[in-house]
Amino acid sequence: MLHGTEVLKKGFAKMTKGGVIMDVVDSEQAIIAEEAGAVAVMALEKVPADIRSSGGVARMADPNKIEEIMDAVTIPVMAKVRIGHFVEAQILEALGVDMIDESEVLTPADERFHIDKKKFKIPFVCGARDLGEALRRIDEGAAMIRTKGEAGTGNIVEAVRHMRIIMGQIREVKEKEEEELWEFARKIEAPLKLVKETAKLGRLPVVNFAAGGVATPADAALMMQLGADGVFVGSGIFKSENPEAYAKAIVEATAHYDEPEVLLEVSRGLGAAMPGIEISELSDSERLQERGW
Ligand SMILES: O=C(CO)[C@H](O)[C@H](O)COP(=O)(O)O
Repeated sequence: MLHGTEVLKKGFAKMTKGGVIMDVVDSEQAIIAEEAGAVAVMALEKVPADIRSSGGVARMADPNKIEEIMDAVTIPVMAKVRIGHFVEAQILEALGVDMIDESEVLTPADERFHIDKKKFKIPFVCGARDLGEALRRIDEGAAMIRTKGEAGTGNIVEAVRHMRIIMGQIREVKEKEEEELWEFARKIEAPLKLVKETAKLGRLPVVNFAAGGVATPADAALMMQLGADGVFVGSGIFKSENPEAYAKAIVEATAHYDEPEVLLEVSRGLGAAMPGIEISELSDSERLQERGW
């Protein structure tokens, strides 16, 4: 099978199913993530909470930093590019990372176009807040979707909202007659072919992780019970009082998301979770989820 085919790109994403992908900024954090059982790490310059507090333009990380992380771990290494910044993506593909996140957490580079991901051999993951946005990204070649949530807030409410919207729309589409799908596709501004595929499968055609605001093992399990295929965690681990303990507990909670006895045990004595932010305290420009369309 040829490297870079759609089947392989989606297949790679599927292999992370049921797992936790952790944001890391250096090799030390990457090792903590690997030892805790993360299925992959996401290399970036700052975790979203620090991107928020430092302001300015957030860009792709220095390739040397990403390489340091790639050398430190045996699990897949992903890295982020700005929305629409296809040259950052070319650089990461040349570097040999395993997946690219075209992420609203970085400052968008293009106000109109996302990256044409079908031109790349490397798989991409993209954020979405509803089914239309998810299917538009898949149409552009995304091999994996994640809910946007509101990254760096430690507040799960937006991730829950986005997952409930997507799962609700999938249920809606499943119930529709074939001819009703035309209208529905127009309404959510998504390609009819992908709407039909979603209706037939009864799920998104690619793996759908939860992201943006997961701060505790209970948050991770909540997202899994709402239908996520896995979880991205950034700030929740490395802005907590005890990153090693949080990393392990969130991995356990994701794997045993429907076993309250296990969730009880892994939630004990972790120390303080990351400080959270109330969403209504954010101005429009601070709401990272508004980036992309
Ligand atoms: O940026 C990401 C995806 O592009 C992160 O993986 C995720 O959204 C992190 O959010 P948080 O810091 O709230 O865990």
